[in-house]
Amino acid sequence: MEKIYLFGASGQGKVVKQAIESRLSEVSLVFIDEDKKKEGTLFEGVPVIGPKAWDAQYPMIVTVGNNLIRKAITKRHQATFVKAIHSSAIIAPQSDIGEGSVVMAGVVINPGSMIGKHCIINTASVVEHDCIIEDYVHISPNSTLAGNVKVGEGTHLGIGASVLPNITIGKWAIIGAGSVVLQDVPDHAVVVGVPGRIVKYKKNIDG
Ligand SMILES: CC(=O)SCCNC(=O)CCNC(=O)[C@H](O)C(C)(C)COP(=O)(O)OP(=O)(O)OC[C@H]1O[C@@H](n2cnc3c(N)ncnc32)[C@H](O)[C@@H]1OP(=O)(O)O
Repeated sequence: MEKIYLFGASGQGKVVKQAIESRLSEVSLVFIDEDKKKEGTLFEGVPVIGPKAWDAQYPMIVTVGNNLIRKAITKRHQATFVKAIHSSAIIAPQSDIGEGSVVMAGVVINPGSMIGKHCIINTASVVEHDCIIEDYVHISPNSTLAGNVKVGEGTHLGIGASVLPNITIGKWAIIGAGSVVLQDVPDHAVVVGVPGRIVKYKKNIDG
């Protein structure tokens, strides 16, 4: 039976579990968590082990919602990372999804779009044609990227955000929930509202 480690016994973990189980009925899942209180317990009916107890011969997905923390965990582990795609997602064959990325229920990814590594393409979001999404990006539920949008590494689009065609969003930026992006967004900017305006820049520019 196929075995997959899910690093992060939390909300993100349970949604990724559901995505995997929508495709594989015969799969053995094990959560890894750094919280010692969770070690040895069951989460969603799945055993939780500590970060030192995993066996590197089996693949892993990092199921942590925070983009910076997810990146740090992937860098700390010499694992084979796999992707998880919910069976209800519609993925164009002429698109690409990188290792460790997860695609939740009801997502549409259209032709020519490239999704990087360890991204979260969350419930019912739409990535239109020819978009480029770099590593560690989170596209939250119900967000929509129009055609030919670029999103830089580590950027988070909040729930229900919309991005007009041909826009470039920089690295480690945040687009607030419900915002509409009409103009290019620089690295580390926090953009909110309709139309989207920069309200500040993130201090933690690492990543
Ligand atoms: C399955 C899941 O749960 S996926 C997770 C999805 N998560 C999200 O969608 C969260 C998205 N986060 C947001 O929208 C946040 O409000 C952020 C990140 C944009 C801003 O958060 P903070 O950095 O804490 O900033 P803060 O709350 O101080 O807001 C700054 C200003 O922007 C305004 N603002 C914040 N968010 C928004 C928004 N989404 N739309 C419009 N204005 C907003 C605030 O009212 C505030 O205005 P003020 O200075 O006039 O009072």
